[in-house]
Amino acid sequence: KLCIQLINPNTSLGMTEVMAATARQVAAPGTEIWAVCPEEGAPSIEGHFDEAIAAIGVLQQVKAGRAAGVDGHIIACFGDPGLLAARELAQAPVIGIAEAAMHMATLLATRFSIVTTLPRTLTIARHLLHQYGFERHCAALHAIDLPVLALDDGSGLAQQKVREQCIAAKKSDGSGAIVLGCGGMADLAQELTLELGIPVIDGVSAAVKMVESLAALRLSTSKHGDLDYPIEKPLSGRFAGLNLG
Ligand SMILES: O=C(O)C[C@H]1NC(=O)NC1=O
Repeated sequence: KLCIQLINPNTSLGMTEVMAATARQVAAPGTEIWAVCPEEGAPSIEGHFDEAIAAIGVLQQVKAGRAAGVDGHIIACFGDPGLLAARELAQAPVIGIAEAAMHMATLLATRFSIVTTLPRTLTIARHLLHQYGFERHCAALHAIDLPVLALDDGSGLAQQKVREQCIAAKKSDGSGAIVLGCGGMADLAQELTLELGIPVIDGVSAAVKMVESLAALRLSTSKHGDLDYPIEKPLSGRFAGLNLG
């Protein structure tokens, strides 16, 4: 039996539930999904400032997950905030939903498009493409130009915009697959894949299966080199709790 810690780095419980439901739908019968979010932080993550705040909450959750002995951690925000820091802290694999979705897309198509929320998030997605080495695989990036929490307001408007952007991207980008650029879009991928007839990939689902694969292969975060545990030192104030000791 596996336990995967699904961390929504923003503090919006509705989004956590959407991701958790999707993760549980794709998880293998023996896999438990433990969905969490930081006790304090940003209700949505829409830029570098929000990501810096969210990263601390991610680390606190990763520490709790490590103590609980989880088999993997998923950072379920398209900016993958705190990913490398989390890998230093963790023993088990740590997978960001952006890298998971991008890797999955490159296995299925020579070019993929990204559909995300705000135009300023496009810049963050571009940074990730560069960091992960996927720039030449990404044909284009699109934004629905609505805030992240529009996906959580029950109106369905954001979901409709995602659908429209995916249809347009399929027509115009010359890409064979689409990556959904927000954890809150997790529940849209399967329906859009059927409707569009091309892989529309959600990073939450992709990350769940990647953690399961790594666990099955008995592979985990390398502690040799820069992802070794953090150097012990007296962290002060609110950060004292992040010590591994
Ligand atoms: O940047 C975005 O649009 C997506 C990103 N922000 C967030 O709060 N969850 C996310 O997946």
